Amino acid sequence: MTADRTRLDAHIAALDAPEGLKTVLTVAAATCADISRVVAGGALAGALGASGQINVQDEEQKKLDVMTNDMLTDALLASPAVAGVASEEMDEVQPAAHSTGEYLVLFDPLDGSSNIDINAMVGTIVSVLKSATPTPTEADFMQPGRNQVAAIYALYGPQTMLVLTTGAGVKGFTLSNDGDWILTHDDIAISPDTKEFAINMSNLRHWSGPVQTYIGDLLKGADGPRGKNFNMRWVAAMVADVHRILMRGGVFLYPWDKREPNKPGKLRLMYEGNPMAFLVEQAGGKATTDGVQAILDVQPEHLHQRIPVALGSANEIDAYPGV
Ligand SMILES: O=P(O)(O)OC[C@H]1O[C@](O)(COP(=O)(O)O)[C@@H](O)[C@@H]1O
Ligand SMILES: [Mg+2]
Ligand SMILES: [Mg+2]
Repeated sequence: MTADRTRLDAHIAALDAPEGLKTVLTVAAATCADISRVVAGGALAGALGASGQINVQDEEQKKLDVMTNDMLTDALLASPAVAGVASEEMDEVQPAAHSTGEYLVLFDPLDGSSNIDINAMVGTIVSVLKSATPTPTEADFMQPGRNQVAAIYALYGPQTMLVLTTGAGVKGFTLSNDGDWILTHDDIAISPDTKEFAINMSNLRHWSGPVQTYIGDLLKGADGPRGKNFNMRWVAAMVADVHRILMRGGVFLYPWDKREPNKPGKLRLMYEGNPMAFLVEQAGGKATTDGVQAILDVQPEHLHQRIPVALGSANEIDAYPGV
C-alpha cells in the first residue's frame, strides 16, 4: 500500500543539500524510529518511571529522558558528519571524537516527558546548525535560530510521525509497520486565523496584566471584544501542541511569568523554541517571544537559555500582546 509513496530516504536523497546534512537527517530519523519502539514498549521496555537523576535544568529525569538522550547522542556522534551535539538533558556540549564533522545537532530527546507514565503523547525535537569548525566548543553553538539548516520533530502518538523542514516548506512522514517513514503530509501550512488556543491556564495568576487581559478576552467568546468563541487544548507536550497547530491552526503560548525572573519562560530556546519556530515559520505561521520579536532572531546567550513562546496562526499571534 505504501509502495508508490515517497519514502523519507528518497526525499532526503533528492534534496538540494550537502551530503553531510543528508547524513545527519538520515541518522536523526532512524534514531527517532528506534525511539518510537522504546516508547511503544513502555513498561515492557523498562522505559517508565524516574531515573533518580536531576538534569542541568534542575528537573527530575525520567528513565526515558536518559535512554533517548543516550540513543541520539551515540548515533549522532558516531556519524562523520556531526561535529558535536547538545541536549536539554546534558550539562555541556559534546564534541565528536573525530574531526570530520560539519554540523551541530541540538535536541530535546523526549519532549513532554511527564506524559510518558500516563501513556499520552511525547516527542523528540531536533535542530541542526552548521559548525564553523570540526572541533566545536559551546561558543560555536551560540547561533540564532535563523542559522538552522534543518529542524525535525517526531511525535509518538496514535501514529508515529516525523515532521521536517530544511528551509523549503514543511513535510510530514508517517512511520509504516515496516519501519519506513512515508510521506503523508506534503506542504503543511498553518491557517492564518484560528479559534483555538493552547496555554497552561493554571499559571494565569503569574502572567503579566496584558496576557491575562488577552486570555480573558478569548474566554469571553462571542459576547466579548473578539466576537467569536474560542476552544482550548493543552497536551503538555510542545510537540503534540505544535503538531495540532500545523494540522488545523491555533496558537501555543508559554508566556513570561513572574515566578522566577531569571527564567524568562519555561521553554528552552535551543532545543524547543528555535526548531519549532523554524517549522512554524516555514509552514506560514509566526513564532515569537511576545507577538513581535521573532524567536529565530534571538541571539542565544547560553546553552540552556529559556524564552517566552507565542507561536502559530499568524493573525492570532499579531493580536497577542506579549508581556
Ligand atoms: O508543565 P506544563 O506547564 O504543562 O508544561 C508543559 C510544557 O513543558 C514541556 O513538557 C517541556 O518539555 P520536557 O518534557 O522536554 O521538559 C513542553 O513540552 C510543554 O509544552
Ligand atoms: Mg521539551
Ligand atoms: Mg525533554
